[in-house]
Amino acid sequence: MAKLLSEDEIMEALTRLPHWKREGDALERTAELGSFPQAIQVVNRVAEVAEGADHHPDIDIRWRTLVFRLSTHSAGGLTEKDVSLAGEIDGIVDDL
Ligand SMILES: C[C@H](O)[C@H](O)[C@H]1CNC2=NC(N)=NC(=O)C2=N1
Repeated sequence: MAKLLSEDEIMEALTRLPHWKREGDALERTAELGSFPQAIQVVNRVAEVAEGADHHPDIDIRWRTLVFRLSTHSAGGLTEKDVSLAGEIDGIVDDL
């Protein structure tokens, strides 16, 4: 099972992920895309990466605004898997 990150490790990771904030046991990012189809394209690309990593975000879709929440349910908090997927999501959002 993935190892929970320490408080220091979480703080350090957040300095490298300026779009993300901590919400309890999760990392959260809001992304506003240019249109609903673009938002769905982002969701589809994130779904592919998430399935490949076997690590799945919660995603809230409201028109062209997406809210991603990352947490490792099996570990009961944040792990390197969440930090890694956060970085991948940033890349996908930036790409569009
Ligand atoms: C069996 C499979 O590896 C697990 O159910 C995976 C699937 N995706 C997951 N995603 C997230 N975010 N947390 C998990 O603990 C998790 N577990």
